[in-house]
Amino acid sequence: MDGANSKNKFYAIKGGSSATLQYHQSKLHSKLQCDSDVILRWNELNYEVRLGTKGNQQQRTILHGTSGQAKTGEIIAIIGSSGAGKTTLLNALSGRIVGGRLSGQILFRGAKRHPGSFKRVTAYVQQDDLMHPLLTVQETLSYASKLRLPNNQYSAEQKAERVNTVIRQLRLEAARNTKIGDAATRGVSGGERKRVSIGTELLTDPRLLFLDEPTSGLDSNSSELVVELVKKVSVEQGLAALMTIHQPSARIFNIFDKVILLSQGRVVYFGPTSTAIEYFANIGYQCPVHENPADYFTDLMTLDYRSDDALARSKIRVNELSNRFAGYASLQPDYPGNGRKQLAMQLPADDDPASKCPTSHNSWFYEYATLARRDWVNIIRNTSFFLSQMVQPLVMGLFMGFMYFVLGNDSVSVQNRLGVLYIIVVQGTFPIFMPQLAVFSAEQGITTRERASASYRASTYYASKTTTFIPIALVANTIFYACIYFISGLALSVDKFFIGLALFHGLTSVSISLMFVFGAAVQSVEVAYVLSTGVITTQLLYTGLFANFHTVSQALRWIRWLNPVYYAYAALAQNEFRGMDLTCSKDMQCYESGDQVVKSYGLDQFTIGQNGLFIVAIGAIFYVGGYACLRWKAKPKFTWI
Ligand SMILES: Nc1ncnc2c1ncn2[C@@H]1O[C@H](COP(=O)(O)OP(=O)(O)OP(=O)(O)O)[C@@H](O)[C@H]1O
Repeated sequence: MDGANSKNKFYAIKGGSSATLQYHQSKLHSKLQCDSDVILRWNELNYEVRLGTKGNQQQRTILHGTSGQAKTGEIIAIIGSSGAGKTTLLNALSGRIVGGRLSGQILFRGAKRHPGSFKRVTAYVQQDDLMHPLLTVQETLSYASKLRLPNNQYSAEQKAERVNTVIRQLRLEAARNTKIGDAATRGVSGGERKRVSIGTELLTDPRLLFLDEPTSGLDSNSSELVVELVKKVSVEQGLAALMTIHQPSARIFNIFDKVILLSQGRVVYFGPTSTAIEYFANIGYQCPVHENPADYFTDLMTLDYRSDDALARSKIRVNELSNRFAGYASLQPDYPGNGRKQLAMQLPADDDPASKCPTSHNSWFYEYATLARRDWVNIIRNTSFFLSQMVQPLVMGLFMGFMYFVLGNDSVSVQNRLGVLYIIVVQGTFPIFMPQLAVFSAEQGITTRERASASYRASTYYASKTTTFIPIALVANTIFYACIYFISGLALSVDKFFIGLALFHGLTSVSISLMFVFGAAVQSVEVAYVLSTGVITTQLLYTGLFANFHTVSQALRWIRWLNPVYYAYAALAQNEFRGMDLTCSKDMQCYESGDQVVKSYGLDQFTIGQNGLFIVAIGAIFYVGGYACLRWKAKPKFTWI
């Protein structure tokens, strides 16, 4: 549908002569023939969700037969009051709708969309600007270009040039070296942040750009700049941009080529912005001269809940508006949704050239190396995390070492040695787990966004996280172990030192694998904290120190088999006590040898080697589990038609 001759079309609706109607229909029909620049067309889209509990389920229709189309170079706004279905429509069109039942037809360049290739040619800018806060604007775009642009089409110089072009296009030169920032770190302004978000999506030179509320939270100048720049880029790059927007200012409203006005999931108007006022005037709703048309239309489309009467009146009005538009649209031969069956039959199922694109851009190693470099930069700049990981073990190692300074060989030292070993296993759990969970969980929004746009494989991301989190923890824990080992005076021998260290590192790695499971599987970091605290505390209670396994109730004894902390503690105890001669004091329980200690605490079930194998096996299960959760969670299951 075009703005040309729209006035005559209104006469047709209002009962103009059939000759006039035929004239417009034939003119618009011929226009349809040369609509090769239609990039996206959607016909009679319906979206339904099930609400309520089992046994009391209700169906709710959120989109009711919406149709429309977008052409290259166009910028289209989806406007409506809160809950009108704007985001639902945007998500349906961009292939990012989760759950529910979507029906109707969406055609990309006249053909059915192919999920893998459609992702490659579309870009989606989320409402929340999820980016790494410690990277600069330049770095953010540069890593995005490395990850998202294929090496077989872009050299390193061309990628750098692409970044520069986007920085220029989005007027980000001044902020180039400023960090993105977040609530804790001051960074770029809200408008700049939004432009960087858009920039990361524009790098791939998409054909379709979807933006969810790109102006929300911005002042009017920044909002206008964002919309103006999207318009400029759409024209320059020949892409179609669709954005949801809440009550834009009159100036912003006029930047859009077309608008989709939605109310209660129904289209109230779809067409050129320039003729919207005229359309509404022709059906009896004249926008006052000095009123912002976007505000006027939004008011018309909004249900008024102030009283029962007002609600009933507004419902009638909204129904009338959507029915009038349905009547108007049905007279337009080129209006999407009309002649849908014919269109579907004419088109091949999947003739989109992009459907031949590979699912991943670059080699596994290149992707991994890029992600690992980005992770290391982030970790080193995250001072509080870095210090917590490096300084805490040093301080704790010194503090605990001096608390047990130079252990003796009498019965008292047995209690102390068991205490030192316990502190070692505790250090292999909470102090590593919690800060790493905080960092890993905080990133999951970014990961989901990047994975949704197929920026990298789950496996390269997981490998990168493994090779950043585990080495940091192992270095930190080596410092801790060396301090506590030498200062407290655990059994001194090269073998014992390294066997103990290996067991400690094994336990640390298992804790990190468990952290991956919680971080990837549980969406809310608070819930992940609560659940993991319960699991780790249980592990720490079932080491054999607080309750001898031979006396633990049969119903709970199985916990030991799944408990890496038990295996680590038993092996550390054997490593420490085996072969040790102890002196007896009269007034205490007397152990003559270290072997007796191990036996009496029930820590002799398996050899050191067997305990080590159990640790490795449990670690492997957690590690694979973490990967499975990441794949399953970080890749949302979108509903496709
Ligand atoms: N999966 C779903 N399950 C249940 N209700 C849903 C679902 N998706 C959307 N809705 C409902 O559909 C309506 C439209 O949602 P949508 O997010 O598209 O509105 P919107 O116009 O973007 O609103 P806002 O401007 O407030 O973001 C809302 O009432 C929302 O609660």
